[in-house]
Order: sequence, then structure tokens, then C-alpha cells
Amino acid sequence: MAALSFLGFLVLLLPLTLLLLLYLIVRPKPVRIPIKDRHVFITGGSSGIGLALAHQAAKEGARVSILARSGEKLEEAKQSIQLATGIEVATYSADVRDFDAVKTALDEAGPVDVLVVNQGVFVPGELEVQSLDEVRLMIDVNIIGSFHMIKAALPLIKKRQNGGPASIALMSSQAGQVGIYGYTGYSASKFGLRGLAEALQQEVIADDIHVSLIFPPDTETPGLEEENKRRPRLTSIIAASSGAMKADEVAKKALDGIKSGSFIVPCNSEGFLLSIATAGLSPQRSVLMAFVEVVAAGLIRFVALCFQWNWYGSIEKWHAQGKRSGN
Ligand SMILES: NC(=O)C1=CN([C@@H]2O[C@H](COP(=O)(O)OP(=O)(O)OC[C@H]3O[C@@H](n4cnc5c(N)ncnc54)[C@H](OP(=O)(O)O)[C@@H]3O)[C@@H](O)[C@H]2O)C=CC1
Ligand SMILES: CCCCCCCCCCCCCCCC(=O)[C@@H](N)CO
Repeated sequence: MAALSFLGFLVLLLPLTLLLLLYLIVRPKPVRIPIKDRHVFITGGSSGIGLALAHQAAKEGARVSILARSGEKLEEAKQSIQLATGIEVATYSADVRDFDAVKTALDEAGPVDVLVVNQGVFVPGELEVQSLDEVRLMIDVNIIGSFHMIKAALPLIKKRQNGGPASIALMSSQAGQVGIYGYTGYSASKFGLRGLAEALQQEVIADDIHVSLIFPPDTETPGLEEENKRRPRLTSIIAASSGAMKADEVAKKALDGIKSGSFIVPCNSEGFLLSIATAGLSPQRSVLMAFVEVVAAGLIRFVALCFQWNWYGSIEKWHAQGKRSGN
């Protein structure tokens, strides 16, 4: 009896001690980043996830600016947001690959509180058949474009008016947490954002700037519709391991993640598992999430291996069928 209650005591004490320890050590410390009455600048804000984010930020009372290339799509976005919320967003037509254009746009927009670097291109295809120009396009728009935005915005974020906590959010993808068939170029570009974000967070924490990395699964957008026209069958099969979402749902998760200053922002339940499986050395400010990461690490690795077993099974089956049908 005594032994049993001692065991019960230990079973309770161990997790509580771990929780207390984590409470003392998690860094950076928890933060709330307000959106209302603040300037939210969204790239790729004329379509899909970026447009949904612009709608929601406007609805929550932010001053919103959106940047993309096509003036026509920007104007359409502006109209639709005005119709839905009565709020007039500022639009900037620029290509993120052009640093001078980006800098001119941002300087005109003025001090920024929340920067959402969301623009992105995705051209799937096996590396063997994909042109290097397509690979370069993804690296240029997704990575170099993000560097341009952050470089040009940092001085303006530091100049923010009310001095409250600020955010730099980057739109990655679940294909930026795990490499997926058909996404060599795309996954490389999205994994790259993680290195950028982890390093940047250490550099800007002293200025009360908080970095968020958002990891959506397949999301119903005009971009996905285009992608689906040429996506290899195996890419679709593997990507289907994570459910598809609507742009509005992703935007809501993204905005909640930004407001709570979360470094890693998953969007669905598979994304939640992925975030634990790929926690690595990323910063974690939630004591509860840190606890889950520590306790679940071994088991989640097992789950990850099950997914890989399933994916390699699909690949084997695909090749066996291909051989039989002669392609
Ligand atoms: N949809 C999905 O399944 C998923 C998407 N993501 C990521 O979310 C982000 C948004 O995707 P989604 O909403 O589907 O994309 P869309 O293709 O629907 O929209 C892309 C936006 O980016 C802008 N854009 C593209 N290229 C440039 C450029 N060179 N300079 C400036 N703006 C540019 C586009 O406007 P314009 O063409 O006029 O420049 C548009 O506003 C991307 O980073 C994507 O990788 C992540 C996971 C899943
Ligand atoms: C530990 C267990 C983890 C289990 C979950 C694994 C699920 C992985 C699915 C990855 C899907 C990638 C979709 C990318 C979408 C995208 O970015 C394109 N549409 C282009 O934009």
C-alpha cells in the first residue's frame, strides 16, 4: 500500500517538476501581439491565403496594406475587402524579387507593426523533369523575396509608432517540415525559411520583434488550383496524408499564431503532430507545448516512421504499376 502511494506520488511529482522546470526556462517569454489599430503589411495579399488574412486583419480593426505584382488583382482584393468590412486597404504593386521596388513600396507605406511575408510560388515536378528555371523561380520568390521584404521592413518595424511588440510572420508549408515527392525545389525553398526564421528571431528579440513560421497543409486557393493541373500523382497521394483546408481557416490559425507570438504555427491536427515531430531546436514559449514536445518525442518519432512506411509503400506500388503498364 505504502509502495503504491509512493509510486502514485512519483508519477505525479515527475510531470509537475518537469512543468515547473519548463516554466522557468522557456524562452522567449510569452507575449501578446495586438492587431487592432496596428499596421499589418501582407505580401501576396491579393489572392488565396494572403487575401483571407487581409480580410481578417481588416475585420479585427487593423490598418492593412497588401503587396503583389498584378495591379488588377490588387484592385479586386481592395474592392472585396471594402465591400465586406468597409475598410480601405492600401495596395502596392511590386515584385518581391526587385529590392528597390519593395523598398519604395514599404517606405511609402510607413511604419509597420506586423509584417506577413506570404507571397510564394509552387511548381511541382520531379527534379529530373523540372527545369532549373522553375527551381530558380521558387528560390527567388520564396527565399530571396522574403529576404528583400524583411531587409526593407526592419527599419520600419523598429520605427513602429506605439512601441508595442511587433511580428514578422513567414508563410512556409507542411512541405517545409518534411520533404515531399515532387517538391525538391519547393521544399528546399520552404525549409530555407526555417533557418532564416530561427536565426532572425535571435537577432530581433531585443527589439521586441517576434517571428512566426506558419505551416499550412494543401489549402484551397487559386494557386493550388493552378498547381493541381500539373502535380505528379504521387505528390497528391502523399500530400493527402494531411487534410486540405480553406484559405479562411488557415488565415484564422495564422492570425491567432501571430497574436500569441508562436514561433511554429501549425494549422490542422496533422500539422500539430508535425510540429512536435520537427520541434528540433526551435524556440518555444508555451510551457504546455514544451511539455508535450519533451514527453511525446519518442512516440511521435514512431508515428513519423509509420507515415514514411506508408509513403514509401505508395512509391513502390506506383513504380510496380508503371512497370506493368510500360511507363
Ligand atoms: N495553397 C496551398 O496549398 C498552400 C500554400 N502555401 C503557401 O502560402 C502562400 C500563399 O499561397 P496561395 O494563397 O495558395 O497562393 P496564390 O497563388 O493564390 O497567391 C499568391 C500571391 O502571391 C503573389 N505573388 C506571387 N509572386 C509574387 C512576386 N514575385 N512578387 C510579389 N507577389 C507575388 C500573387 O500576386 P501576383 O501574382 O499578382 O504577384 C498572389 O497575391 C505561399 O507562400 C504558398 O507557398 C503553403 C501551404 C499550402
Ligand atoms: C509525425 C507525424 C506527422 C504526420 C503528418 C504528415 C503529413 C504530411 C503531409 C505533407 C503535405 C504537404 C502539403 C504541402 C502543400 C503545399 O505547400 C502545396 N499545396 C504548395 O503550396
